[in-house]
Amino acid sequence: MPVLPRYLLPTAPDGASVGLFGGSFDPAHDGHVHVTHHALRALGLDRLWWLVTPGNPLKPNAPASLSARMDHAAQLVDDPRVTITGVEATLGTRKTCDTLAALQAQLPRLRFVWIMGADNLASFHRWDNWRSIAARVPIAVIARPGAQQAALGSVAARALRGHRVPKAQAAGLAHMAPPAWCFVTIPMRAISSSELRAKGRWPHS
Ligand SMILES: Nc1ncnc2c1ncn2[C@@H]1O[C@H](COP(=O)(O)OP(=O)(O)OP(=O)(O)O)[C@@H](O)[C@H]1O
Ligand SMILES: O=C(O)c1ccc[n+]([C@@H]2O[C@H](COP(=O)([O-])O)[C@@H](O)[C@H]2O)c1
Repeated sequence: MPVLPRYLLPTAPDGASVGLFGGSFDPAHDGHVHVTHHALRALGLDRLWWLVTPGNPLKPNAPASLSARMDHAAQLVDDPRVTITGVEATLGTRKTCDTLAALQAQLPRLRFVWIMGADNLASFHRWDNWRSIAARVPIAVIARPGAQQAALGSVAARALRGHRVPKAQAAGLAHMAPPAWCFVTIPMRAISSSELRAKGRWPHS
């Protein structure tokens, strides 16, 4: 099988602020695109990389193939600042703490920000080494319908409450020393991959 650039390490100019938007993208949808556009603007990012995971360590069911998910994601995104990458497959990492360690070791001149929807903050305390993730990179939590209360009342939000940054300072998040996290309220989109799979709108499910 040829080594495709989309499985290689992306690059960005030295000093660039890069949002890392990890996900199953099974399938990617308008909500992901919407988050991407708002995050680029609200966080003042130079680049945003979709890290299409080979498989979420906490999800028992395997997703569609990485290449099918990446092909579909690529059809939705048309912004030169956005890269869709399957680099975790190349790095051999599944857990976010390992992926971040690898990316920071290989690209030490970039400023990474982890981006996740509010539903993921609600369960963040179940991720492997979640405190070390928060200690490694600033985190932007993006509002998602129905998830705000669970997110802001979560174990992680409470543990990290002293490191929360007001939304007015979101544009400076990439330059802040971690731990630092911000809840970014954007106009919300009620759409999910599970809903698309349930409606049979994803031929790989
Ligand atoms: N509509 C949305 N609004 C805000 N964030 C979202 C939205 N959809 C997905 N996200 C975020 O995008 C990231 C990747 O999500 P994922 O690919 O798992 O999609 P999903 O719609 O949550 O999938 P599923 O329904 O299978 O759980 C996660 O951080 C998730 O919180
Ligand atoms: O590292 C972990 O333990 C961990 C546990 C759950 C989810 N993640 C990551 O969170 C991101 C969002 O996953 P998902 O399936 O909700 O789209 C994706 O990059 C996963 O690899 C990571």
